[in-house]
Amino acid sequence: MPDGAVQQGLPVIDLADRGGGADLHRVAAEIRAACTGPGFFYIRNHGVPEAVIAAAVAASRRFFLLPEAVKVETRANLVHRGWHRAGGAVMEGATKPDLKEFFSIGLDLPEDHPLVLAGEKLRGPNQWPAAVPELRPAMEAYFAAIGACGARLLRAVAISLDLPAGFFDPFYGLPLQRTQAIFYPPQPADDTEGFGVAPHTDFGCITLLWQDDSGGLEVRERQSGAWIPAPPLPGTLVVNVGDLLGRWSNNRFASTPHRVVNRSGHERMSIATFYDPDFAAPIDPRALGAAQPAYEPTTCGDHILGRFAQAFAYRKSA
Ligand SMILES: O=C(O)CCC(=O)C(=O)O
Ligand SMILES: [Fe+2]
Repeated sequence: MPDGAVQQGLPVIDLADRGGGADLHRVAAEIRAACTGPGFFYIRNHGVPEAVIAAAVAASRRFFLLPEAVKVETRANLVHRGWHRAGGAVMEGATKPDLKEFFSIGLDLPEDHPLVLAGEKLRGPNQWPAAVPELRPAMEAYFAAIGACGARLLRAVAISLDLPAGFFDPFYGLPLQRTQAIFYPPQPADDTEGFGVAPHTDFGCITLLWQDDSGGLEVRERQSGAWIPAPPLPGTLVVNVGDLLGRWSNNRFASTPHRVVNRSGHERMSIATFYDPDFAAPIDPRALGAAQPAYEPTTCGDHILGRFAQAFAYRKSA
């Protein structure tokens, strides 16, 4: 498919850098069109090796197929790391919890790291199951590769917002990147109320998603309100704008509701990465040039914690 080609209304952006810097500006222009349009796009030549993806998917699948009694040994802790059982997440406005379960990792900071000692929320080490020893190296490799892709993407996003390419770099020293392998059970065809993930917008800055070949991701079209499929395209990742970037950019870019309904008849897997800045990163639309900010300044961490408190049962019972 040629550069800028459109798949089901969602553009496919080629990140290949053929040198000379011109590609960065082409990519930025395509990102601007996508983020002021549907809010979702595909990227190809994203730099995450297929072998890294395959290993992360295989290891996390092995984990999800373990008995609950084993998985619960790494149940999600207060820094959001570990296994989140099905039923633990309710999207805003949804009547039922999501059908998905997921395994979440973040930046691996040891217990004696200054930020952990200082009690910064969502900071700490990852949790790993002894039963699947390959999960750690596989997910760590994926986390690093997808984080590098996120950093590269944000250079183009910065230009697309009329900012210097390196604008976001200082805010990503110790990113609140969350990478979660997600497992969706098949849904019966007559289930009209259940969702793998109910309609929602993502909480963070920018999301990078790998999905298997099951299909089931749907994106709300801004103009018509219709749900359009974002089908799997081999060799691509799906990228979308989250609420934090909407807020930071003073709505120049806006998050788009999306949902997952797994009607494939078999399990579905994906790996979502919320590529978010440092906990303390100031989110102030004025810093991105807004003359009349629609939002009060906040921090990335406070914004994310606010959304977590609404969505996740494990935080309510804590
Ligand atoms: O699994 C997917 O395709 C999408 C997941 C998603 O929207 C999310 O985790 O926020
Ligand atoms: Fe999402």
